[in-house]
This record gives sequence, structure tokens and C-alpha cells, in this order.
Amino acid sequence: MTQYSRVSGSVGLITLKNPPVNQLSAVVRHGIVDTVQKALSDPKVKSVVICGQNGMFCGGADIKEFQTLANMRGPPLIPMIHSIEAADKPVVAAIEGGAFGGGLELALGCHYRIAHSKAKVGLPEVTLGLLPAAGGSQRLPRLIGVPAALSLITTGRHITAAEALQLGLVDQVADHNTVDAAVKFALSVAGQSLDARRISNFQCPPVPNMDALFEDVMQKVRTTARGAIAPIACVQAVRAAATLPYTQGMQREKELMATLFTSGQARALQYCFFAQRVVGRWSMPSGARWDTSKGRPIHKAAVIGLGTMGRGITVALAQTGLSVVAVETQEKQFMEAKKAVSNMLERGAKRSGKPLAHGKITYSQSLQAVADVDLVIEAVFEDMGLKKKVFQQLSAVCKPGTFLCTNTSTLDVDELASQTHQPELVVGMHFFAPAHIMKLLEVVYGPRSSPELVAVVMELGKKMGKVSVAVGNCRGFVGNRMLKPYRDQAYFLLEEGATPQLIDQALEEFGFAMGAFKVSDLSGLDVGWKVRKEEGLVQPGGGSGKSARIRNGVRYSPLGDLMCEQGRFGQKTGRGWYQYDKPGSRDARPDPWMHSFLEEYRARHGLVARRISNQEVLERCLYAMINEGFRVLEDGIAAGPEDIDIIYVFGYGWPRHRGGPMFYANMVGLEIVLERLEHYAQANPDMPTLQPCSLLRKLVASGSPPVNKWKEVIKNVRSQL
Ligand SMILES: CCCCCCCCCCCCC[C@H](O)CC(=O)SCCNC(=O)CCNC(=O)[C@H](O)C(C)(C)COP(=O)(O)OP(=O)(O)OC[C@H]1O[C@@H](n2cnc3c(N)ncnc32)[C@H](O)[C@@H]1OP(=O)(O)O
Repeated sequence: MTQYSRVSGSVGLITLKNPPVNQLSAVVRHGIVDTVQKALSDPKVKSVVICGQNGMFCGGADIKEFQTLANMRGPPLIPMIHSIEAADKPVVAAIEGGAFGGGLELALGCHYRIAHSKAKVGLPEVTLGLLPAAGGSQRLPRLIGVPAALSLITTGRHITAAEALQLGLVDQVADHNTVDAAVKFALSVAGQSLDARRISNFQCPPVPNMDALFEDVMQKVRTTARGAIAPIACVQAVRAAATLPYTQGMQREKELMATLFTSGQARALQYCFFAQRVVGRWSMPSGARWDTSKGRPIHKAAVIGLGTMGRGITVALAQTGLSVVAVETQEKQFMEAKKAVSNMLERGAKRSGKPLAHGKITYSQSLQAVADVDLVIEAVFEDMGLKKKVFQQLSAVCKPGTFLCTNTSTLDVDELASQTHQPELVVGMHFFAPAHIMKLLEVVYGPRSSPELVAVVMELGKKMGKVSVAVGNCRGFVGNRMLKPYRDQAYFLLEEGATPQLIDQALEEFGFAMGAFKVSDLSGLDVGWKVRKEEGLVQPGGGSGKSARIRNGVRYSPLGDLMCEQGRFGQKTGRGWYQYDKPGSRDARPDPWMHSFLEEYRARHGLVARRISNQEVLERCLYAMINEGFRVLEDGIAAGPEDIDIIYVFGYGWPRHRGGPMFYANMVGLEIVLERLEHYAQANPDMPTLQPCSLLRKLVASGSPPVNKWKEVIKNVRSQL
């Protein structure tokens, strides 16, 4: 786990060996303590280099050890790092690949840091619901100053070696062999005084108006944290570094960490870390899996339809370095799209510092231009007739073996596949707007989809920087399917006495970026109206009599339809569930009109408004969504709860520190979720989405196992079907 050797005559070389990222598990910590001791006590050794094997310095503490305190055995990190800093021989960290969390804290305990030019460093503990508690919150501000340390520690962002050098976080950047450079450096500093190299002895560089700085940062962090506690603790810890002597600062770091370490938020965020990796190991009901299915390289791709989604997808593809053929048949849209894509690429290049990808795109107004591409993503208007036609044409035009993907968010992928000669080469690629920014990609396979294609698309998603989740084909796939009962409950609550602001506030206090009604105003009420009209659900004036609020025997709220009849489509018309200064404006303000609209609606339907509590809003909206999540699992549409949770965290604004809807259900307690659903279902027999799903009942009957054990119960349930 830790290898020791003497190199170049007088340099003790310690190599961390713990795949995959040389995380600081107990045995590695043991190894470091032992080998440092060995190097320091060997008179032939004049200086020491610490490096990691396989081009990776260290990914930090072993997060798996955090699952239970009982797992945390072995030498603790803090004294281990102190003993390195206190050493009387220079210790140099040779950082290849990355130094993250405890890995960077270890490097900060060394007297010098040399990083490879491609290495990255950071303190991402905040993203795991923690803070850098092996002295990182105290040493980093002393080394690089309070503002830069606050920026790194409160966001957890990874920075490049070049930025680290500029900040003074590393002393040298190496272009070639970092360990050789570090050994050479170690030889050059042997015997030199280390007084000025021990960071814990430093004072934080003075900052003018320190109080104002911290107040300002705290306010910003509180706004962006949406209820997460770790970013706030991070600010408090850095403040301790700026205002207290080192030992007292360390004490404060420890106290703050103790609160975070056992918090539900830390559990949720660490669950998300591993869930994100679990979904990469996709599987299909056929038994095809990520490790047995091989894709093939894609050199050239095409996008059909350059509306908002098509433009974003074109940009995302071009940014991966692929050649892209962008097709739009309508002249006006074609011209506008070229300009828009170009602007998006320029903004992206500015943001990322990467070269412009203009040259990668060829534009065409003819579908014939895609004849030689390897993969096509169709992003035309959401209309089954139109999409079918496009798929028939693609099937005729493209070379055999071309993968055909649809960006539909609502339509049946299998029906589209059946329009082609090779339905096994068709899948859904459900991007989220804006497609070049949003991280989520739902990869929708049908019963005939080839595993090779799923492998190709999952890999392509990764190249585009997306978190791709493979799901089965059903109405709304996973994300939108679960969103429907959530939205329905929000509408029903309006009928029963709530206001859009009351519901949104409850959801935003829970941690959602936006409540259900603000989201509806943003995406446009007319989108759902069009779908409902096509489904024959809309009645002029909302309908009348008892049946006005019932469709197909289940409760229906015509409120959204009535809003649309009044031209209230949301932000785009300046009026929706809220009012806006002007069409296109984003600043939602409560609209007094809504009050009379709802009162008149309730009077017409004989409804008496009652007081709705935040608790009821959360229980009805979230538990209805979670209940649908259990159905999704039961139907085999998602492979596991992790898939659902990652879809919600990355695509639907679910607060990450609550771990996703299924993890949240587990945290609340499945028996409580079941009991509340039963309660609401009994009170609302016309709302079948509140009837607890049989998988939920079975999980409760099986003793409510933790979320990572659900798959076993699901397997049993499915084998009985
Ligand atoms: C009353 C109670 C009081 C209790 C007080 C307790 C005090 C405890 C004191 C602790 C001191 C704190 C120390 C420190 O501050 C805390 C930390 O260091 S937390 C960890 C910080 N590090 C990170 O967050 C890095 C996480 N990793 C990554 O970001 C990436 O993995 C990477 C390093 C950038 C590499 O990325 P990739 O190359 O893309 O590889 P993957 O991400 O796919 O990972 C590959 C593989 O490795 C597993 N893994 C990665 N990092 C860790 C880790 N730190 N620990 C364990 N496992 C890790 C990852 O899960 C993958 O495995 P797979 O899922 O594929 O099996």
C-alpha cells in the first residue's frame, strides 16, 4: 500500500499504492507513518519525496471508510500530516494526476509541492457534505490568502496546475516526469532551513475589511447553498484560520467537522458521489451490461433540426472534437441557428479556455448531407408525425449501420424505431435545456435496442461531459414520468386553497432551485397544453359540472388549460402563475389576479379553500413523485434507485444534499412514506397516483432495507411477475 526506496543516493521516495486513486485508507496511513519514520531516521536520507502510483498523487481520504465510524481505524490523518510538517528533512510532494481533499492536505503538510502541468488540485470535501478537516481549512488560507481559499473550499472546484502555481499553492510545475523533477528538487533543498516552509507557522495574509468580506461571502453562500450546511461550515472554518492562532483554528475545524460528519446531508452527498459512478455501470433487462458491451468509435455525427435543443446539442457535440453536420430545412431558422451556435461556441470557449470548435461544424439544409455520418441525433419539433417522417428519411439516406437517436422528451422511442430498416440501431437521447450546459442525458433503450448502441451513446454522453443514465422506454421515461404526479398534486393543492407562491416557497425551502410553478412559467404552460389537447383532455372553459375535474375516471385539474386560454403561457408572455415586468423577463412576482382567478374557480366548482401547510405540500408533491419512482423500479424502467436519484439531482433541480427522491424516501423512512401515502390516498380516492405502489409495500414488509439493498427486493418482485 505504501512503497519505500532510497533514490539518487540521499532521497527517500515514498510511493502511495492504493488503486484506483491512492485514497488514504487506514493501511495507506499506516504505510505513510512507517515510511516517513524510516526516512527521517535514516542518516543517509537527506530529503524525502512523496508520490502516488499510476500517475495519481492522491484522491483524499477513503470515502468508503466514512460510512460508519467503526470503519475508521488506523493512524489519524492530522497527526500524520503534522509529523511530516515537523520533520527536520525537506519533504516534497510530487503531484501527478491530482491531489484532492486529504491528498492535497497531505501535500500542504509537505514543505514543497511540485505538480505536473496536467495535474489538478482541490479541496472537494464540501461536495461530500464535509470540510477539509485534516488541516486544509487552516493551511490553505495561510498559504494562498483568505479570498482564494474561500473560493476553493466553499465550491470544492478543481484547479489546474497553472492556476495553483499562480496562487502559490504549488512551487513548481513540471512538464515531464514529475517524480524525477521532485527528486532533483529534493536534492537541491537538502539541508536548508525549513522554518519558512511550515505553513502552520504562517499568518494568513492580511485582508482589508475582513469582517465585511466574511459577511459578504456568508450571504452569498447561504443564497446558493439552498439549505446545505457544509458550505457555511467551510466559511466558518476559514474565518477561524483568519482570526485565530493555528491550534485554536484546528480545534474549530474539528468541532465543525464533527457536526458535518454525522449529518444526513453528508450521507446524502456521499451517496450521490457513489450513485453517479453506479449509473455509469449500466445494465439492460436483457442482461446486457456496460462491461460486456463494446461500442465503436464515432467520428462524424449529425443533428437534425436546429431549434433550441438542436443548437445546444450541436454545440455539445462540436465541443467534444467530433465533426458535426447540422441540418435545418427552414431558411429563417437555418440562418438564425448558425449565428446562435457560433455565439454559444464563443461563450463556451471563453468560459473553458479551450479552442473554438467552429471548424468542426458543417451546415446544410438537406437531409442528404448526413449520408456518411456514424450517428444522427434528431431534434425536430415534438410531433410524432413529423418525427416518423424524419426517421423514415434517415433510414433511407444514411449508410447501413448508422446509429439513429431521437431527442424526444415525450414520444414513444419504439414507435420511431419501427419506422427504420434497423430498429435495433435506434435509441432516445433525452437532453435537457440548455443542452450544451445541462449535465443530464437520459439514454432511452427499447426492447430491440442493441447493447452496442447503448454503449456508444453512454460513451458519447461522457465525452460531452454529461452524466448519462440508461433507462427503459415508457411515457415520460424516468424524469418526466415521475414529474407528472408531482405537478398534478401541485395543481390539486391550488384548487384546495394554496397559492403558487405558497407551494413554490415550500419546495424552494426544501432545496429545489425553483418551485413547480416557477418551473412551469419558465418552460412555458403552452407546452403541456398542446400535449393535453392532443390527448383529448382539454375542454373549452375547463368544462363544467362534476365531470370538469375528472378525466378517464381520475382527478384532473383544468387550471393549466384555463391559464393558457387566457394567453398566460409564463415568462414568454410576461404572465403565467406569476407576473413579470415584460415578456421574457425572469423576475417572478405574485400576481393579485391569481387570487381572484382561483377564488372564482373554486366558487364555480363548489370548493372551499382551506389552509394548506408546508408539510402537506411536501408530502403530497414529493411522496406522489416517489411513489411513481417505485413503480418505475417495479416496471424495470430504471435499473436501481441510484439511476432515479441521479436523474433528479442532475436534471430536475432536486437538492443534492437530500440525495435524490429515492434516497430521501429512505431517509424519511419507508414506513412513514407508506403511511402518509395511505392517508392521502384514502382522503382522495380519485387520485390513483397516491395509492402506494406494491414495491413500496414489499420493501416495508421486508423491514425497510437501506437504499443500496433495494435491488435484491426488486429482483424478487420482478421474478414473481
Ligand atoms: C462525532 C464524530 C466525529 C467524527 C470526526 C471524524 C473526523 C474524521 C477526520 C477526517 C479527516 C478529513 C480528511 C479529508 O479532509 C476528507 C477527504 O479527503 S474526503 C475525500 C475528498 N476527495 C474527493 O472528494 C475526491 C473524490 N474523487 C474524485 O473526485 C475522483 O474520483 C477523482 C479523484 C478526480 C478521479 O476521477 P476519475 O478518474 O474520473 O475516477 P472515478 O471518479 O471514476 O473514481 C474511480 C474509482 O475510485 C473511487 N474513488 C475515488 N475517490 C475516492 C475516495 N476518495 N475514496 C474512495 N473511493 C474513491 C470511485 O468511487 C471509483 O470507484 P468505483 O465506483 O468505480 O468502484
